[in-house]
Amino acid sequence: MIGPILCFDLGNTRLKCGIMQDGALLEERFFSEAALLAEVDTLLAEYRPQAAVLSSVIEHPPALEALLSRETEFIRLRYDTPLPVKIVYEKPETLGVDRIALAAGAADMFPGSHSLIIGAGSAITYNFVNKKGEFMGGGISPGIEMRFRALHAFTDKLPLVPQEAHYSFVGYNTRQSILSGVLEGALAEVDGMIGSYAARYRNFNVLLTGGIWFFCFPP
Ligand SMILES: Nc1ncnc2c1ncn2[C@@H]1O[C@H](COP(=O)(O)OP(=O)(O)O)[C@@H](O)[C@H]1O
Ligand SMILES: CC(C)(COP(=O)(O)O)[C@@H](O)C(=O)NCCC(=O)O
Repeated sequence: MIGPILCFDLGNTRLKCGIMQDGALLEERFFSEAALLAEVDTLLAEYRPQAAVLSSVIEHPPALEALLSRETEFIRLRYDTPLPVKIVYEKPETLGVDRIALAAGAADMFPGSHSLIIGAGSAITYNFVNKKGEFMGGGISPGIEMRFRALHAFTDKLPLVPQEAHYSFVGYNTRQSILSGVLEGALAEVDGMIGSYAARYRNFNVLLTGGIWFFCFPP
């Protein structure tokens, strides 16, 4: 039996950790920015994990790595960490490690086939691993929250609209138009991107992940 492994994913919106046991996800925890170290300390005391892996695309406190190194077999995910994918991006060291984690997961789950992994978080990333196990790159576009905020930030008249599952497809006022434009627009983008990959590659897996719940439960 392999003891618990903590898999940290520090993204631009949410700080989170999957607690893995024997290859299965036991639990997911979220942390606050202000009390990250204290909350991780509590998690370590609770699970006494054998190992911890950190994927971070933010400027996290260096004390976090010191804490994890002291208490666990610690791996900070990097572009040169041994993984089941070969990175063929122009400058692998500039690639988001969260994207590397997605590519490595897909290559492990589906060896020998092409995979498009869509990471729907602060940004929406498109990540393509070919059947030779090469992570080629993909695309980065604004996430849903970013789109709502951008409309407000870069105009004089548009309000900041909170996300909502129920809206009119044909927006009949400003708020409804923003909801429809952002949400239906993002859905159409994802559909269109999958179609564009399909026009170039045959037979690939599509994996969708990330915090944007709307993609899993569209109206
Ligand atoms: N409870 C929530 N708190 C914050 N964001 C949420 C929540 N539920 C859904 N979201 C959506 O998920 C996105 C964050 O997804 P996540 O994959 O955690 O991003 P990241 O890895 O970039 O931090 C937000 O931008 C928002 O659109
Ligand atoms: C594209 C990202 C901002 C996505 O971050 P997230 O939405 O997961 O917070 C992150 O993967 C990143 O900082 N990438 C570096 C640039 C690149 O991947 O080429």
